[in-house]
Amino acid sequence: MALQVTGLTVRYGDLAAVGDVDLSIADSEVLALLGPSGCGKSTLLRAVAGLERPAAGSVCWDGCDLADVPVHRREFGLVFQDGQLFPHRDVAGNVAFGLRMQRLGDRSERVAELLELVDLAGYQRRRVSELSGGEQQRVALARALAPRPKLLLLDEPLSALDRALRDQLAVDLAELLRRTRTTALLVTHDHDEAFTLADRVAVMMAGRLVQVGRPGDVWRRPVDEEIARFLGCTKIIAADAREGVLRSKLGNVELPEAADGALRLGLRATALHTVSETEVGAIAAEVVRRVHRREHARLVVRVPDVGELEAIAPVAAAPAPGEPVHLALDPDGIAVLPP
Ligand SMILES: Nc1ncnc2c1ncn2[C@@H]1O[C@H](COP(=O)(O)OP(=O)(O)OP(=O)(O)O)[C@@H](O)[C@H]1O
Repeated sequence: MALQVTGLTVRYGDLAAVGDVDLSIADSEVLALLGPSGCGKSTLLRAVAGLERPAAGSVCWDGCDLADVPVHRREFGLVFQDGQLFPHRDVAGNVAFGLRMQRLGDRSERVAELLELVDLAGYQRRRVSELSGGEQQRVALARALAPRPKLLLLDEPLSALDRALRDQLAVDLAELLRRTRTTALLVTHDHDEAFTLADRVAVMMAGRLVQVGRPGDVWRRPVDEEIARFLGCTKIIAADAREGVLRSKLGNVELPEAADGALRLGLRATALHTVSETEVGAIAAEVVRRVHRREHARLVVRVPDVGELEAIAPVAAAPAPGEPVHLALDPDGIAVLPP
């Protein structure tokens, strides 16, 4: 394991912002720390960086305890939400900042290489104040990667950008981290971002790590209701599984993995979509509310004996409030929880 965090606790007065956290990151692995605002993600990242002193526990790199190693000696790269570029330096000056110890020729070559990597080839002499938000974050990334950090620490690196740009940059960043085989710890409250970027996701609630796993496993199998709700499940109903088939008041659905016995079913809006009433197993419901979104309409429907649930319908054929509707369950939109 490249990074090993053991029993880490960080206190602000009486508050344990991070409580007894164990976490490891393997070489070239990208781990996303995901959780709601205020759960302690940034504090944990800052403790790994050496910016916070732990009240207990340790942060080790390749088996060496970093307690007495100051921030600049850890050889970790840092990228924050707003990039924190130096406004009086041009793009090249910013990217070269971490390379001050290298010879001049090497430096400009490395700057050019990094700018190419973040898709800003030829931007060396541009003023950072004249760049868009997305371009500034790319420069911040190039600056952090230039000295070949052992570990890249990313604290909400895309949060200040608008949605479309954020989605695009998340995909680019995922590719870049893979290509450069960078070991990274990413802090985010956005599950799309975490699932796009990470090899593993660690979910944090109130200072504690509550679930660590591969993105698909955490998404489909949250270990409790709080995590399921944080990951978009708006309704949780009783179910049971036999021979890989999950049975509930919404009918049966096949599960990709083995499951048996009593369970709970977490439903995201995308778990139910409208179908024709002739479809086998269609669930009869009534539309209560309708809101139009970009790609689909979101409905709140009332299903007899279950209550109000969310569902989606095609924008062009979305039924209005008061109208009857038929629904089918989509396995991709559900989560399976312990009973
Ligand atoms: N310097 C500080 N002094 C006192 N309390 C702090 C300090 N920094 C953070 N906290 C508190 O510690 C807790 C965790 O904060 P932290 O910033 O780590 O959360 P977060 O999960 O990163 O949240 P966000 O996503 O909103 O940034 C919060 O209750 C916060 O108010």
